[in-house]
Amino acid sequence: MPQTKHAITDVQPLLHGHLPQLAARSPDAHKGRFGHLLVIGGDRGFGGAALLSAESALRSGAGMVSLATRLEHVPAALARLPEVMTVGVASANQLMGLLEKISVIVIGPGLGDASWGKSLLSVAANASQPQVWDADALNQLATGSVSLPANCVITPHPGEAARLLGLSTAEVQADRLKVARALSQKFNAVAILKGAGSLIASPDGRVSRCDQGHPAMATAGLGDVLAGLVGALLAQGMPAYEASCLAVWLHATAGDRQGTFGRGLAASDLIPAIRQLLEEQSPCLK
Ligand SMILES: NC(=O)C1=CN([C@@H]2O[C@H](COP(=O)(O)OP(=O)(O)OC[C@H]3O[C@@H](n4cnc5c(N)ncnc54)[C@H](O)[C@@H]3O)[C@@H](O)[C@H]2O)[C@@H](O)CC1
Ligand SMILES: Nc1ncnc2c1ncn2[C@@H]1O[C@H](COP(=O)(O)OP(=O)(O)O)[C@@H](O)[C@H]1O
Repeated sequence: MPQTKHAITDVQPLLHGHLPQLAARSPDAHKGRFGHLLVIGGDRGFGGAALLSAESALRSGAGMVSLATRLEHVPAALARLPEVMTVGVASANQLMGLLEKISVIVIGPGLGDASWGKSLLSVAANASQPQVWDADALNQLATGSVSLPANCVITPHPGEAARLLGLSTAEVQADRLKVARALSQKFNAVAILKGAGSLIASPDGRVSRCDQGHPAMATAGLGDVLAGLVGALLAQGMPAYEASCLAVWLHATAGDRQGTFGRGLAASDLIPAIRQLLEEQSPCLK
């Protein structure tokens, strides 16, 4: 159906068989064709959040993944993810050079609310690449101290959505559709309102709902995995709304599969399940 700007359309359920797909890769594919994604985050105490996003992006097909994090997190990051180009950054200046080589930015997981994270966010806010803003990037956005650049996906959970709109979490949950639409309009960005029945709203009026997902997903780090996955699909050339819809469906459906094992799901368990689903849904080779 053709979309008109700001039209109020029905909510579309995300249905297997009607999802956006990544094109199969040609046999002579090389890493330079599938984007270079930079994850920025991981202040002291939250180093794992940025690692989860980087691992998720790597395992979802981004051509290259870099990670800018606290210097003291570099050895652990290299030990876990040698494929990821991890750089310790102490200040915003060190980030500027890195940005020249990057095609997509994922910022926020574990970024914190201290001056380190704020200065890195101010650099990203002035960058022109498509971006995913998550977690503490959204908390900074909510304070009004920084503006969202164009071409962004924002991924708030209900607590973050409440801060962004000056509501309570209960008010967000009471009318999630209205909130998802309000977020996409206010920030002129694709908004993923997370939680059971995640909603994806585009500023052009399109809204989708994901009916997949499992209560075993109620555990820390799952949002970091989603942010990396959205970024990886953007890096592979998918437009923001389509990338957000596919990422939410893959993430929630992987949650359904892993949920069959019950409580105790770790966020990193979801990553191989997402990889398998992505291959089933968008085979790498025809
Ligand atoms: N391994 C790590 O290093 C991790 C670090 N994390 C980081 O921890 C920091 C704090 O993030 P948090 O999200 O924990 O803290 P927040 O204070 O932003 O959010 C938690 C609160 O939001 C509300 N909320 C969230 N989801 C909800 C839902 N589905 N329904 C109703 N209410 C809901 C609840 O009130 C909840 O207590 C961030 O920097 C984040 O990136 C997290 O990503 C978890 C993993
Ligand atoms: N009960 C649930 N049903 C479906 N999805 C869920 C459920 N609980 C959590 N999730 C999903 O897990 C992710 C949690 O993200 P978030 O709250 O940002 O976690 P974190 O900040 O710890 O990474 C979201 O994508 C959310 O939709």
